[in-house]
Amino acid sequence: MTVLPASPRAVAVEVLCLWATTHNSIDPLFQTAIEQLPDIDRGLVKTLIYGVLRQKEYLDHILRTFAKHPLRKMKPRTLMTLRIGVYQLLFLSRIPESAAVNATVNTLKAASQPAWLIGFVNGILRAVARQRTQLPTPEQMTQAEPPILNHPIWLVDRWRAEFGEATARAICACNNIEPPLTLRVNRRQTSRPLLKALLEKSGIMARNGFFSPVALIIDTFPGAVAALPGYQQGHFQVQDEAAQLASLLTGPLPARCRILDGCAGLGGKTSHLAEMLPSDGAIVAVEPDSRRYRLLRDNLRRLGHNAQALPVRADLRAYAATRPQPFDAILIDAPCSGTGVIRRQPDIRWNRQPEDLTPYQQTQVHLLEIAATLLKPGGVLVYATCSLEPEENRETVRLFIERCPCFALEHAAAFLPENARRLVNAAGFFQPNPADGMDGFFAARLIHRP
Ligand SMILES: C[S@@+](CC[C@H](N)C(=O)[O-])C[C@H]1O[C@@H](n2cnc3c(N)ncnc32)[C@H](O)[C@@H]1O
Repeated sequence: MTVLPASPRAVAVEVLCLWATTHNSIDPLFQTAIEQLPDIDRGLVKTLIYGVLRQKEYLDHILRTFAKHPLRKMKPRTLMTLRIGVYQLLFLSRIPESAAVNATVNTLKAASQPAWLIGFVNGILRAVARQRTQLPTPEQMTQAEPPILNHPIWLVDRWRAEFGEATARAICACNNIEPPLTLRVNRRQTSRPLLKALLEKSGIMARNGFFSPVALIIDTFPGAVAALPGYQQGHFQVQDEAAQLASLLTGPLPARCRILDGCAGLGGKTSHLAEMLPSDGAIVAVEPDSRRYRLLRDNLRRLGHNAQALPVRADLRAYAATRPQPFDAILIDAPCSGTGVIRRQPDIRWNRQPEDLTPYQQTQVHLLEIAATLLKPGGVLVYATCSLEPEENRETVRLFIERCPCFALEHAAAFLPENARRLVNAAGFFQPNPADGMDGFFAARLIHRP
């Protein structure tokens, strides 16, 4: 196993090189890499990695005007070092120019790169630094022909077709800036005003979310979430407003109800549903991935839901084979392309391909069909994704109803708070996109009609 060097810029270069060669998800690569770093350096590593992924096309456009050598012929280390250097010069005004250039060039020295290469990178970064006030801004480049939107063209074209030119551009613009940190207040432990006051006591300013009545938004917080006041005590869960609203489509939950979260992940929605349960209700949360299952268990414990929530490590098919008692409501928050959460996971735009959508759709329909066998007659089935793609959303629902015609769509608006009703479209789907100020999401409420 490679031993990663300790300077934050060198770690950022290594992680981006690993990403460029594997196209694995950036978050686990980043989390593993920072294990060896002191807390103080972690924020900068994240800013550099995520920033470069959010501005990759723009940075490359700038680099092309300075480098005679074609970018596509550069080794990943050279290109990533240049991108990280230019990102600091053009986006991080708090970093002095000399530090941005020298510390970045030093990563090449530490990696024993040849002197000519170090000189080449140094020369480009110094030239960018000298001319930076005359360079076109990212905003100006969005008006260029063709525009630089920092997304692959196939994805932008899909959004143009689905949402129109203006919204497609607005989605790209939102995906290119760092999103706020959004918390869901755990009302079993505290309240929104109390948590807000607790955060403010530590100098952390939070504002109420507009759409979800339990959302608190922290616009800038570079530190670790686990260090926030109230985290260890289970006063909140990190969760975007869109995801908070999606869980509400399962409600209202009747007395003695049994709920199933069929794709529980880390338990963001399981814990919300557990909070919504009546005192005699219960929820089973199924998750096959061992790392996620461990975090799911930890989260349920931290948030105080142990008595009512049962985590099960299994995939949904294996769990269904155990013939559990039927459920009153089931949530299938399915694996998907994740094109709605690109602002939080910027690598997704570069990692996905159009041909990925059909396999996701097949899995989604399959999971819904299994869920249908586990539901009580008259029960509620909520289907959700964090995708913006129709194949994974309305098309999945259409295919499912075609195969299971005893299910019917219920309009989502009646189950959402007043402020969020405008996020429901004419068909009755809850479907916000990043231009609405939250993650892109999709949720449908389906009723079993025996
Ligand atoms: C979108 S994530 C769920 C996020 C979660 N509901 C939350 O709010 O934090 C989808 C999850 O489905 C899980 N998954 C994938 N295939 C599955 C299957 N066959 N059965 C059950 N879960 C599955 C994945 O491991 C992943 O954690």
